Amino acid sequence: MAPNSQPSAESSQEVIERHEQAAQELIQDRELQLYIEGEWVDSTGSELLDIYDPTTGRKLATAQAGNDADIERAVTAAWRGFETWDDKSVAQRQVILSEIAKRIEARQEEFARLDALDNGKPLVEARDDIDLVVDHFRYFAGAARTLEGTTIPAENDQHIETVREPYGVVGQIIPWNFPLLMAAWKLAPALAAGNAVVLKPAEETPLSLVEFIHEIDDLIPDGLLNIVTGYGPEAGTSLVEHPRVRKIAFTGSTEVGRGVMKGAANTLKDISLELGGKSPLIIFPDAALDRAVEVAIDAMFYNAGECCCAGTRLFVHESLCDEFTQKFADAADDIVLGDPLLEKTEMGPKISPRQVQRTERYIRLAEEVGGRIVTGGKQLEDGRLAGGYFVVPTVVEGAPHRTRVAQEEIFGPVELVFEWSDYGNLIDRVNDVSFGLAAGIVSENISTTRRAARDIEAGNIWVNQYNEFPAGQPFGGYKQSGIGREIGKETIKAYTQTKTLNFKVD
Ligand SMILES: NC(=O)C1=CN([C@@H]2O[C@H](COP(=O)(O)OP(=O)(O)OC[C@H]3O[C@@H](n4cnc5c(N)ncnc54)[C@H](O)[C@@H]3O)[C@@H](O)[C@H]2O)C=CC1
Ligand code: BAL
Repeated sequence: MAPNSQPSAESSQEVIERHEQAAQELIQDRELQLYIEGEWVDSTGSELLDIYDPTTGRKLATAQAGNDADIERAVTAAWRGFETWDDKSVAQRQVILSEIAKRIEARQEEFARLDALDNGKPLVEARDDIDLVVDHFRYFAGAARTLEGTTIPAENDQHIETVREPYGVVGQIIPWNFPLLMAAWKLAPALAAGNAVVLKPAEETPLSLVEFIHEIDDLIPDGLLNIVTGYGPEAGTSLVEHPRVRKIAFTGSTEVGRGVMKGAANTLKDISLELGGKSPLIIFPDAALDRAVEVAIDAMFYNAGECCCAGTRLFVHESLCDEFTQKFADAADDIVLGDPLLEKTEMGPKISPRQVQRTERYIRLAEEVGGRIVTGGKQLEDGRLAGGYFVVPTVVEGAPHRTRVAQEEIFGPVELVFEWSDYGNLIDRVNDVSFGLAAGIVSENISTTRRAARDIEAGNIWVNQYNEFPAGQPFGGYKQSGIGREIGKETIKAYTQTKTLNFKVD
C-alpha cells in the first residue's frame, strides 16, 4: 500500500529541496492571515491550522482558524462592500472581472505551480485549471450584461415588470481538489450578479486563493471579497447559519452538503450544492478501442481520481471486455506517478493521509466482496517519494454492483470494471446508485449515444470524451449529487432574486 501509512518515511533530499525552493518563490507569507474588508487581519481566536505539501508530507504554511467572531466581522464588511459594488454600473463590474482574468492569465504559471505544490496535482493539469479560471472570469464578465427582467401581460390599468437583484452577501465554501478553479466557479458568477462574498476555502489548500487576493485586491472595493480560512464545523457552520448571509454555495461531500442544507434551513436561505458522485462510463461494442481506453483513463485518473465527477464505474460490453480491460490496465500502469512539479509527471499524490487511508479501505472492501485487482493496490516503488501521500492507479474487476465499494464515492484512483451484455440491465445498474452527477459514453453511433444519454440519470454527460468544463456549460447533479448548476449562464441568475413591480396606470 501507499507509503503514507509509514509516518516516519521521508522524501529524498532532491524532492524536498525542489519543493522548498518552489515554496520560497511562490508563497509570499507562510503565516497566512484572514482577508476582511480589504485588509490582512488576525483572527480574534488563537487556533491555527497547518497546511502540508502532499508530495513530501512536510509543512508548507500555517493558516488561522476563523471562528464565529471572524465570520461576523467578514459578513459586516461584506455588506459594506456590497453597497460600493451595487453603486457601480454593470459595465464597470464587467471591466473589473475582465481585468481579474487578465491578471491571472499573466501569472498562469505561478498559480499553476502553487496549486501543484499545495494540492499535489501535476503541473500539466494545474495549468488546465488556471486556463479555466481565466475562462470563467471572462465568461461571467460578459454574462453580467445578460441579466434581464421581464414584462408580464396584465389588465390595462396595470403594468407589471420583474427585475433581477443580487442577494447582497453570499457565503461560499469550497473543497481542496481544484483549489483556485473552485474559487473561480463560485466567485465569478456571484460578483457578476452584483453580490459581495465571504468565502471559506478548504483547510488543506488556501494558498492559491490567498495569492489571487494579493494579485487583485487593488481592483476590487474593500469588503467585496472576504476570505476566512478555518475548519468546516466552525467557520463553515458559522457562515452557513449566519442570518445576514442570504445564500450559500457549497462544494464538497454529500454528507456535509446534507448538513449545510439543514443549517441553511434555519434562516431559510437559498443554497446551491455540488456534491459527490459515482459516475459511470459506458463502452459500447462499436467503440474504437484505443479511443475508449484514452477516455477511460482520463475519466478515472485525472486529478488522481479526486474529482466529484470521476468515471469510477466502467461498464464494458462483453464483446470487448477482456481485451479492453487488459489495455486499460496496461495504460493505468503506464501513468507516470511522481513529483507534480516535474513536467513528465501525469499523476501526483492524494491530498492527505486521511484520503489515502480512505482509498486503501475501499480497495480492501473490493477484495473482501470478491473483486480481483487487475493492477495497482500496491506500494509506490519510487523511494524518492517515500514521504508523500501516493496511491498507485488501481483497476478492480468482479466486485458485485450492490456493494459499498460499487455504491460509495471513493475519491481516489480506483476503477471498478463491470461487464455488460443486455442494454436494459446495463441502464438499471448504471442508475442504481444514489448519485447522479456525471456519465460518459463511448460509441461511434450517434443514435446509441443519444439513447443512452437520455436513459442515464445524471446532470452531465460526456460523449467520446470526459472532464471538459468550458465556462458556459452548466455543471451539477441529479439525485444526491447536488442542487443547482454552476458555470453556466443560469448560474448568474441563481445569484439573484426576482423583484416584481406592479404599476397602476391611470
Ligand atoms: N464534490 C466535490 O468536489 C468534493 C467531494 N469531496 C468528497 O468528500 C469526501 C471528504 O472530503 P472532505 O475534504 O472531508 O470534504 P468536506 O465536504 O468535509 O469539505 C469540503 C468543504 O466543506 C467544509 N466543511 C466541512 N464540514 C463543514 C460543515 N459542517 N459546515 C460547513 N462547511 C463544512 C470544509 O472545510 C471544506 O471547505 C471526499 O472523500 C470526497 O468523497 C471532497 C472534496 C470535493
Ligand atoms: N467539483 C467540481 C469538479 C470535480 O470535482 O470534478
